[in-house]
Amino acid sequence: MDIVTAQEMYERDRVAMEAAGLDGKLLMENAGRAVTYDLLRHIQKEHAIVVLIGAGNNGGDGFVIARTLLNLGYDVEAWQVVPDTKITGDAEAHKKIFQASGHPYRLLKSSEDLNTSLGCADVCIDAMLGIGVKGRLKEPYAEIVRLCNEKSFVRLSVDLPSGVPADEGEEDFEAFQAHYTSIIDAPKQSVFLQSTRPYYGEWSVVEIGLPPQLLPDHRRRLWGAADVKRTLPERDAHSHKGSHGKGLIIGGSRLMPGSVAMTARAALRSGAGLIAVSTDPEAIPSISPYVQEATFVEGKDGGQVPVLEGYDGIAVGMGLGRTSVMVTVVEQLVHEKETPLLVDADGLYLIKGFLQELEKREAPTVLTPHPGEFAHLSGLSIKEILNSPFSHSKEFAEKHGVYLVLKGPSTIITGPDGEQRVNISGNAGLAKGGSGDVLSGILLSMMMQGEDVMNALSNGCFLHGSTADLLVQDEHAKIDLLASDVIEGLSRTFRTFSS
Ligand SMILES: NC(=O)C1=CN([C@@H]2O[C@H](COP(=O)(O)OP(=O)(O)OC[C@H]3O[C@@H](n4cnc5c(N)ncnc54)[C@H](OP(=O)(O)O)[C@@H]3O)[C@@H](O)[C@H]2O)[C@H](O)CC1
Ligand SMILES: [K+]
Repeated sequence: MDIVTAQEMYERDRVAMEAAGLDGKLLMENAGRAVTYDLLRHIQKEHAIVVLIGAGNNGGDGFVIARTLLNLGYDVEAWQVVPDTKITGDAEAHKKIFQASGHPYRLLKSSEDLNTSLGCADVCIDAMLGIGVKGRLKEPYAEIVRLCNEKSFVRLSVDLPSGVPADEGEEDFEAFQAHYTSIIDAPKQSVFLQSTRPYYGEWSVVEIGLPPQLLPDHRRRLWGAADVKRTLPERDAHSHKGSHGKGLIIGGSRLMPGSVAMTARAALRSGAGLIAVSTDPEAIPSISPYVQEATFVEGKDGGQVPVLEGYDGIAVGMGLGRTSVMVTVVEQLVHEKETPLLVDADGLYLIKGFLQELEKREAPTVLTPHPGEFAHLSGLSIKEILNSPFSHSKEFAEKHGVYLVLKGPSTIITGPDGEQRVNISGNAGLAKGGSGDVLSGILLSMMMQGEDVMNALSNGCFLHGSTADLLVQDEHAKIDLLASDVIEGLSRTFRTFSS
């Protein structure tokens, strides 16, 4: 499913109108009806419903929604919150159809009248502003939004909660706090940002009849279960352990043996053929019982720098520490140009000095930072990253020729050519030590088994998150879920996805 900016959404509309001959009024009818039937899941026949209608096409959708609900026999009060002169174009056409259907609307004169009406409502449908909002809400919207957010009714938004910007990068806003948002055609960037995401409440996307073949591809997609089913490589019945990749994991130290152990176990549980671990010899006795299937490699000349040749993929960084000898290891890895490399945790701190050289690597380089680590790598502040994760990820990945997995509740995976995928599977139970180590193991394993790195990373992120989701559905609570539970839960997820 595509993720769009406001501009890209207008472009999709334009293509539908110009190249496919879909009339704007028809699109509005489709949108309004699709949203109505979607919202009905949250509405009961005995509910008193208020529909708030704004000045633009979002308001036009509101007239369609109010008409459809009234036609179906629901108890609806339609409030136009701007003067008649503000309702123009397709919205005005739908206002006329609304009136021709014999339905009355109320015009906002004072906020007291509206407030009385809101006081009797069970459900409030916000069709005031959508992707056309610019800057902070002006009156009367700001006051209406404040009134609505104080009420105890069910708040449902059309396309976007009014006031929420569609695009990343906007910090200063005030918005309708929806319990549920019915998104038209494609999720906007703001669905995935820390600051705007909470305003949407739960959400889903309705289809309105845009012609898929003609729509421009902005190469920014939400990666879902259907994508995983479509792209997860099948295991050949005649394969042997060498067919699924021989991986090396470099990490762990005397005081941090657990992380590399979890990465190795997660890689093996995700189908890697062979896993070797390079770690502090003192850590081996505590790691080996946990991953009996792994082997251990010694450093060259008894040192800590392992032989790097002969692997299908290498992961480095988890529990590694930041000592000078590890700088040497990371430097050698950067120069080991032909082996796919995944860098996490301490490895991300150590690789900062070699960023300029990553572009020269021939095999894929994957960096998996959380926003704090990405701030260190990029020199940006965490706030800047959280405000504009799409553009900052893209700029960094293109500049350094790397795959960037920016981890968070919405994980953004960016390729060196700027393509982006978003994963939203997973839950707060994953916000714990060890989750990143497990993800690294899954990603390493996926990279060694599939040819397309973007698919491997997207599938790995999805499987990691959905395993956590499955586990909190029945066996665990978010509070007690451990990273190691996720490793053991992978079997169930793989059974679901490999038919
Ligand atoms: N295919 C589709 O996606 C379809 C989407 N539809 C719906 O249309 C909206 C987008 O419609 P648009 O008219 O472009 O924009 P809005 O309805 O969001 O808002 C425009 C009005 O908002 C006013 N505005 C802008 N910023 C503010 C602000 N900060 N405070 C108050 N008012 C603001 C603006 O007024 P100006 O005087 O500033 O110009 C406009 O009046 C999309 O979201 C969907 O819901 C269609 O149904 C067709 C299919
Ligand atoms: K809205």
